[in-house]
Parts: sequence; C-alpha cells; structure tokens
Amino acid sequence: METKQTMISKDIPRTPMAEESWRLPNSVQHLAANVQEPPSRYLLREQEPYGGNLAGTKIPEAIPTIDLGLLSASSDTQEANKLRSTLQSWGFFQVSNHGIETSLMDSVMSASRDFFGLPLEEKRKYSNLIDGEHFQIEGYGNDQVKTQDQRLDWSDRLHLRVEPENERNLAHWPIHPKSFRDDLHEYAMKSKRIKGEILRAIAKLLELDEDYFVYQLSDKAPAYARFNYYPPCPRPDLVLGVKPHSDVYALTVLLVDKDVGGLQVLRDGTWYNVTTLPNYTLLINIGFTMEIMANGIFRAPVHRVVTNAEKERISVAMFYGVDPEKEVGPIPHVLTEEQPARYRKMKAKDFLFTHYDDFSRGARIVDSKI
Ligand SMILES: O=C(O)CCC(=O)C(=O)O
Ligand SMILES: [Fe+2]
Repeated sequence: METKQTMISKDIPRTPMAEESWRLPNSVQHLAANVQEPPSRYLLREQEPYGGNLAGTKIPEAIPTIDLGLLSASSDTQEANKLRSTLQSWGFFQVSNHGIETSLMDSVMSASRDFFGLPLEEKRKYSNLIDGEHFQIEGYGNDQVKTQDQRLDWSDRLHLRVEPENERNLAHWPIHPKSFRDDLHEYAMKSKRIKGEILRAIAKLLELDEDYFVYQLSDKAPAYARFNYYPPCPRPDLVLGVKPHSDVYALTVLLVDKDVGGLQVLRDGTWYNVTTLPNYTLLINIGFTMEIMANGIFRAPVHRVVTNAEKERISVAMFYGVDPEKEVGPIPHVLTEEQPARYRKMKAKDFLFTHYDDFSRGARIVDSKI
C-alpha cells in the first residue's frame, strides 16, 4: 500500500523553481473542471479525526425554527426556551420572521453564483494571495496552506470584511456582477439586525444585561462575509467540502442553498445531514468566542460540508466577532462554585491565530480548551 508521503509527492512538481508550489492552492472550481479524480491532497486520510460516515445520517427531527419576532417580544418565553434547548442540542437553528426578503436572499445567491462563474483571471483580481504568494485573510481563494501534507477542502471562497463599515476594503469587493456590492451591503445591514436580536436573546438566557453581547460586539468588532463555492466532486465518498470545525467568532448567520444539501452537524459522535428546504433558509449557530464567554453552557456546534457529484453548491456565511484587542474569557457572572471557568482568557486576536493554525491541521475540533 502506498504511504501518505508517496501519495502526496506524486502531485508535487520537483523542479527547484516550483519547490514551494504546494503552498499555492488551486482554484478547486477550475481543478474540478479538469480532473477525473481529485488529487491526493484532497482525499480523506485513514484515521482522520471525525472523518467517517460521509453519507451522513438522516436527522431525526427538523432543525428547530425560531420566530425572531416572538423571540424579541419580552413577554414570550416559549421561543426563548426553544433557543436555550437548541443551543444545548443541535447548536444550529433556523430563523423565521427575520426581515430579510426572499428577493434579497435570491439576489445575494445569484450575485455569488455570477461571481464564481466569472473567468479565473477575473476572480484572481481579488485573490487572497498578495503577489500570488502571501496569504491574507480577505479575498478570493482557499485556506492558507501551511504544510505540505495539509488535506485541502473541495471549495473556493470569497472572504470580505463587512464591519466595521469604515474598514471595508472595497478593493476586494467584486465589481462584477454589477449588483454584487449593493446586494452585499443591504444584506449585511439586515443580517446585522438579526445578529443584534439573537445576541440580546442569548444575553437574557444567561441572565446578563440585555445589551451585554451587543456591546461586546460593537465598535471595532469585525464581521466577515464568506461566500463558499463547492464545485461538483467526482468522489463525494472521499472528499470534504469543508473539514470538521466549529466557527471561531461569536455568531454565524448562514444562508444556505435551497436545492443542494451538504452541511452536516456532529451530535453525540454521529454526523447528521441538515436537510434542505424548498426556500432559502437562514441558519444560525454560535462559535467558539460565544462558547467561551458562556463558559461552555452553550457549545459551538461542530460541522462540516460534504460534496456532491452532480451539483455545485453555494453558501454565504456572516461571521460576527469581538474586537481583536479585547480579552475573551468566561463572563464572571456565569461562573459559580460548581461551574468554575473552563477556559482561560486570551486576547481575541491570539485566540484566532491559534484557532486557524489548528484548523489548517484538522486538529482542535471538539475537546481541547484554549
Ligand atoms: O456551506 C455551509 O453550509 C457551511 C459553511 C461553513 O461551515 C463555514 O463557512 O464556516
Ligand atoms: Fe462553519
């Protein structure tokens, strides 16, 4: 049997000029159009943590839907209880009555589709590699490739900072299709309102001041939009679109494709398929930053995306974080003698750095604490 090393080395050009070319990932979309078999760098390895059951298990119940109008009405405890129980079980919930019109979700999705449909040279104008080699967080491309044996995800993405608004770097914002910037701006404004409502509801569940998290996530707090593009993959049984992870920021608002599934959530060691619905759906989940602040009372769900042999898939995630200079740690108010701090404090930016490093290695998925 071939070893991991020999399998990998077949794909790597050996000329001295190209010695470091493994650092430069492909556009998976364009790779997909040109290969019959995914290169070995994309294949799941044996013994990979949380690597099994790519087909997933049918989810035994619908992901709960929370009515945002009811949730923010102070007299309603039913939606708040639903929120508490879903944050302690699936970790994902859908929202209804959220104020984003179907037509806007439609426009954001089709602007994303149009962007990924542009020729590669056009998309590379927004590349996340400066001078074609130095990785930066914003732009079009893939994850940073840190090591030669890093397993790569079968997806491309466009990652844009949307907040604080005055720190947007429009050079990364596509000018084609023409509606892209306006659609994203409008969507970001409305998504921000959803974020506010959910943060208030979570604060109330933790018996904090209603605006506690809104305050933590204001001013210099970053928000990123991440457009994920998953091309059809000839080996959905061996390749993941996004490896298992929990989101790192405090809160995620995820707009998912209505036709193509792929998102799976891990619960008690089983991967469940999140079912697609006939309409666009907004899914919400918390990330590590919130898990830490809540001292683990609410957990950031571990999820991954599987690929599809026939269809492309798109999702748009909005990630809401805290000011990178702020310390993130369990909120003193939620600590008790029985529930002492389970996480230590760390500057948000140091935590992010550690997290991305672990993510690229496919490590730190569930159990370790910062
Ligand atoms: O594509 C999806 O459904 C999920 C994407 C995701 O998990 C992410 O961007 O963090
Ligand atoms: Fe995610």
